[in-house]
Amino acid sequence: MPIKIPDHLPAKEVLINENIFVMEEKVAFHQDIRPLRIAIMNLMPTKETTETQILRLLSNTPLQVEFELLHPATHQSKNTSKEHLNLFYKTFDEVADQQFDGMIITGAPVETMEFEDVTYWNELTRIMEWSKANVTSTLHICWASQAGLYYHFGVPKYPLSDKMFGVFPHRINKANVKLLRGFDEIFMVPQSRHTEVRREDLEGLPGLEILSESEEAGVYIAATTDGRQIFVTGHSEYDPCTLKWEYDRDVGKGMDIAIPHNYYPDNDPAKLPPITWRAHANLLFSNWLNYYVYQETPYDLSELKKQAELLPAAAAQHGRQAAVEAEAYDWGAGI
Ligand SMILES: CC(=O)SCCNC(=O)CCNC(=O)[C@H](O)C(C)(C)COP(=O)(O)OP(=O)(O)OC[C@H]1O[C@@H](n2cnc3c(N)ncnc32)[C@H](O)[C@@H]1OP(=O)(O)O
Ligand SMILES: N[C@@H](CCO)C(=O)O
Repeated sequence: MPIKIPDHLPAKEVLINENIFVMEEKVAFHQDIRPLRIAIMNLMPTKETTETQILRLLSNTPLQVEFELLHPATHQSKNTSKEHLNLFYKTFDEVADQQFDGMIITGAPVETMEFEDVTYWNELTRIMEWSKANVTSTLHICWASQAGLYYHFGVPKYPLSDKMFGVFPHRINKANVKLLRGFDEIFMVPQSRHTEVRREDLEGLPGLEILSESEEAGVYIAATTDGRQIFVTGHSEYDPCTLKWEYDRDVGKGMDIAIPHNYYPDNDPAKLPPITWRAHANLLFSNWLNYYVYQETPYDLSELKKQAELLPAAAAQHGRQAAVEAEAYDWGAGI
């Protein structure tokens, strides 16, 4: 939450320079409040575990959050029961005429397939296209970050010779980014994937920046400069023992899998792993909810669609300058 500071107090300048969120009294006065609406497109086979992990992180905020769980209609789920889906989930078509303040698209164990071979790929591309006009900010996690970068920017993914598996030190690439407010210079993040996106494919893409990386694990967070799309390659939401569960599963299958890096005390799978990433996981989700969703989203969500409609119309009527002006359209002070 922002700190409200009188408009001319000297501390204001100092805190703004430190990337502390300061809200002027006159803006605070105009802020109306309502619960945030977040859609969660859950692509994981282990849906119940993922629901718990994500809701835990979304609940660490003073904001009221209402969520809608979504599953792909074009995929027959093997690992989650029909009863669970019928009771708690909707499909995209059931909410396509609504707008959301935020959306999370989860990872999925399909990273070694071509995107187009994934059963729900066409549906997912419809959702990603729809999100541009109907969601204030979309957070793509792990495989979804690769899918989003591929769909929105044509960025390819590459197979890794060894699974990127463990808890790795990461760094901030750019000063004063709201998503990384309060982060330490070095922080730990779980990674668990067989593929990667590469910095050289992201660099120079207009409107996209790399916000955080790891020497060992590569790109961690990229985002559009307007914050509407955020791509996170790691799994800050993982529970303390998720990597252990994945490791034991793969050992059980007889796979040639290395022990997760920086995870078990003394690198001994018989010892219980300590959690070293929870604080930054909480910070990432609360920063996203606050600065990219709550402070940016219009009080009246139908404004989102109007804004999207305005952009191409302005461009056609008045040329490029009008489109730039439309892009700078004041969405109000958020809710
Ligand atoms: C890179 C990332 O994003 S990491 C996030 C992904 N991580 C995880 O899912 C970890 C947990 N998952 C697992 O451990 C395993 O997938 C298990 C144990 C649940 C099941 O594994 P298996 O029995 O070997 O494979 P199975 O044939 O059941 O398929 C597993 C899942 O792969 C996905 N999948 C496989 N083929 C396809 C396909 N062509 N299109 C879309 N999804 C597919 C599905 O999600 C499927 O599960 P679901 O039908 O319940 O949604
Ligand atoms: N985190 C995933 C990677 C596979 O996509 C797993 O180990 O199941």
